[in-house]
Amino acid sequence: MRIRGLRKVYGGFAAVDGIDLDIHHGETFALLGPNGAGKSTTVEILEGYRSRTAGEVDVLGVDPAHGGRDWKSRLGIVLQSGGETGLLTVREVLRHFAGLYPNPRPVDEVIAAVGLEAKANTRVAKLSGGQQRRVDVALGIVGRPELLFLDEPTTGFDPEARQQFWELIRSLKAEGTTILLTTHYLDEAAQLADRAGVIAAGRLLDVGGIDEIGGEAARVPLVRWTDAAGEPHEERTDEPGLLVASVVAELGREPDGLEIVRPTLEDVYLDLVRSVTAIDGTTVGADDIAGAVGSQEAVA
Ligand SMILES: Nc1ncnc2c1ncn2[C@@H]1O[C@H](COP(=O)(O)OP(=O)(O)OP(=O)(O)O)[C@@H](O)[C@H]1O
Repeated sequence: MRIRGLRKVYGGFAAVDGIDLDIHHGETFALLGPNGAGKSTTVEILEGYRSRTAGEVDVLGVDPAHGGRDWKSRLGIVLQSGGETGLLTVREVLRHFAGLYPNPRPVDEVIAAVGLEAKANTRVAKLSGGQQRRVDVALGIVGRPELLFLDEPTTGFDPEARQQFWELIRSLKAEGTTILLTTHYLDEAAQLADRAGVIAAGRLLDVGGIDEIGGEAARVPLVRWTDAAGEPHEERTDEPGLLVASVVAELGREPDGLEIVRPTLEDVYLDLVRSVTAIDGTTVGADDIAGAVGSQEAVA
């Protein structure tokens, strides 16, 4: 998937403001960003559901603005607000959708993969919110997609369902499926994605490997301890062991309140996004972002 200079303007407002991005075949890519950043707009353009104002987009070798039925059958889409309701049962709705694809997965296999065996004969409208979301996921994968779009797929899932979903995504990835995931759960992105992009105010702030994004400096461990006088200290260091050893030597005993904290993807993400977010919580303009983050890392 290749995106160059993508823009989407609503009225005078640029929701997507010049995005360049490549997503490689077979990778799982997480698109991260605060509410209103432009994630869904970008994803919907890639899915062919939304027109773009400017830029070039290539998805599985096709411009989504002109993607026909064959192209669509190669995609799997889990929209942000699916909510497949109505009078059909889980198995019936999946059978119906499976019939629209040339090479669908067996319906019962899909039902098992999303953990809905016990509800296969229940009407979708009678399922809980989290169970309906699992139906959305099932509908996204029943066509055996080459490219799967997951827009906040696990919203409303209980912790066990989320773990089960992660296993499902790993197995799809192992089969070679390319996956574009948007999520507000940073642990989910860290668990599943090979690479991530952070977007705010329609611009990509950073793109990189899930263990690299934000740069090395953002991942330096933080050591916290309390000294003999009861004063709290914290220091960032690449050599936390040596720092702890020197603190122990100085105190002559185990330090109180000792902690070594390694920044998580969530910490790194929050640092990135806060650097371009105004104090009142509104995201600043695109020109300010360009100044704040400097040059973006190019992706292959
Ligand atoms: N049809 C529309 N008309 C006008 N503005 C829109 C339209 N759709 C989206 N927007 C605006 O574009 C911006 C980006 O919205 P988008 O839904 O892409 O954000 P998002 O990153 O997916 O947010 P969230 O995390 O809340 O889902 C928002 O400011 C939104 O209000």
